[in-house]
Amino acid sequence: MPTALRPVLLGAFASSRLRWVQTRLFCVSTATCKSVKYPNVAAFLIPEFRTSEITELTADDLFKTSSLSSAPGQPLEEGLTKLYIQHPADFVYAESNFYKLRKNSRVPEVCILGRSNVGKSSLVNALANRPSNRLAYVSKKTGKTRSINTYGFGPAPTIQELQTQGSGYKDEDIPTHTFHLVDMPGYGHASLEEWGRNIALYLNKRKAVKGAIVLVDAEVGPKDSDFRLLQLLSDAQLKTAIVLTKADKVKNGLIGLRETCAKVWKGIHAIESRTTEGNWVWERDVYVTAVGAKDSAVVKSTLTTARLAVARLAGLVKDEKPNVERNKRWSGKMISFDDLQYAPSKSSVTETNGDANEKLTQPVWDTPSPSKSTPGLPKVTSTFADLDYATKAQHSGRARNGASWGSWEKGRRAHVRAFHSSPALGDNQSPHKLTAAELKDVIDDFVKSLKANTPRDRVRRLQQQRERQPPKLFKTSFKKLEERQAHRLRLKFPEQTDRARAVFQQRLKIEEHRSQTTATREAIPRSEWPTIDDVRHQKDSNWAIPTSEFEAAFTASSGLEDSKKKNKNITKDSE
Ligand SMILES: Nc1nc2c(ncn2[C@@H]2O[C@H](COP(=O)(O)OP(=O)(O)OP(=O)(O)O)[C@@H](O)[C@H]2O)c(=O)[nH]1
Ligand SMILES: [Mg+2]
Repeated sequence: MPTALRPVLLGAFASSRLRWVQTRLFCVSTATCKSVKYPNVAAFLIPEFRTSEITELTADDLFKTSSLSSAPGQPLEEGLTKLYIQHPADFVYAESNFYKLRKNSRVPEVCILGRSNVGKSSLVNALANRPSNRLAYVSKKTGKTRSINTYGFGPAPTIQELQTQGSGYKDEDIPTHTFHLVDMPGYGHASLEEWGRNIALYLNKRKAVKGAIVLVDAEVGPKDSDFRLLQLLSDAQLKTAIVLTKADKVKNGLIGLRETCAKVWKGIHAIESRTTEGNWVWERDVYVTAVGAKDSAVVKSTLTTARLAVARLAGLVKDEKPNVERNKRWSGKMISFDDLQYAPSKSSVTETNGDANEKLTQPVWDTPSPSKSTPGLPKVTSTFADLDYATKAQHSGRARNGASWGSWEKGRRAHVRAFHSSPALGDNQSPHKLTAAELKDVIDDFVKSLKANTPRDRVRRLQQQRERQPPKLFKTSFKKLEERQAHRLRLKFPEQTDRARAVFQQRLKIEEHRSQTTATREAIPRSEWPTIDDVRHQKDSNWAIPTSEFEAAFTASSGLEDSKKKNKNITKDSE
């Protein structure tokens, strides 16, 4: 039977609210807790601490050996409920431009990232225990969230706590919440390039951000863009937790979830082994949520673990999980992490061990490192190795001035880490600074990888193009103008009666004359315009207003004159 870590929350509430959150909400790991009340508990443990043979692992085992217990009624759930629900969460502000975000050096921020429509905003609502759209807007259509939306959770620090923190609030708002949850626009379908740029800037430059939650659709599985984001997070040395969403929609249930989970592990491990110096902290538990599930017990239990993940990232949970060495508990044959990460589900055992040239769905991220690959497991041609940053950098001329890639890479990470250093949030070491151009390269790489080339994006690009080169002003030819006027008049005076036809003819004549005079006027330079006297005495025909002439014509043809005359005669007779 595999062993696993099972944290149990031991906590009681103190009077000082913020201190309560920071000091009383803590986990103590123990391997003795064996009862699992809810088998559909929502977290998988990265199988580092496993002792069983890989072929013995079943999906059920994975759930049973989850490191988190989420049985309702436990202090863990109570503590988290108080933090998330008792003090109702609030919308704080939204901003689409990174550079316009409010200053914040005190309140820890945790951002929610993921492809569009993966369920980021739904998770915000669910964590706050609000119905859909009550806090964050949710939609079936992709690309609903279009700005960086900040939500405040937990109670505000007390006045005493603020006083102890000293000055430093001159330029920023006094904290109103324990931590901020930041809902980001999604990348991928219907996303915009500038969103990617803002996200990359946020992850690299924002001092208050303490962790990131990456949501992956459990039904669809991780995509290349997800791994690119994880790469970015690893470069930024930002604490990361993975949450598989929409678990209720996974067709083959636990087995499907387990497979998705294994894909995520593989990808993260590939990133970790290649590009970090072991400083990237990511939660070994892959959290699972199913906010759309019909069974409220499932929703509740999955949310508890998600709440814990967020609180951990925000630095509110004092995690006292012992640092168990890899495979320490294993008494028999040593199994490397790579063996375990390839641990096939029962259904896929034969597939995985069969064809050595089998194509994996995520070739770039699935590639096992050559030093650790195991016989019998698929050997994938290392496309990622060919594509790694060192090679790319040589091609793109990044490794310049004779500096080796290693030192560049080291410097880059050190610099990225330096972005997080702040007096309030710790870590002041910045041994090497990345130049603005190098940082731009890193961000550009990420933005390009987002493939933000959706139809909406194309429309936007066209709009921008139009703005840059405005179309020539619309100038209608006089012929067209006449035609349009004629049409308008025809509509106004349908030729049903003689009188209407006559009116129409006259009006048309007037309009024609007007348009001609306007044309002539426009052709004459201002300096040569006639004086008011010329106009008054109709010296210049172009400027004359021939109303009398038209009136005469109009009355004659319309028969009005006749009727007027008749009327006059009648009145004369009667007199
Ligand atoms: N069945 C099920 N549906 C879910 C779950 N989470 C989210 N959804 C649905 O997925 C759709 C998208 O949810 P959103 O929360 O708007 O997704 P988003 O990631 O914020 O999307 P963007 O803002 O466009 O990036 C909505 O119709 C949700 O109801 C889940 O766990 N289960
Ligand atoms: Mg959203």
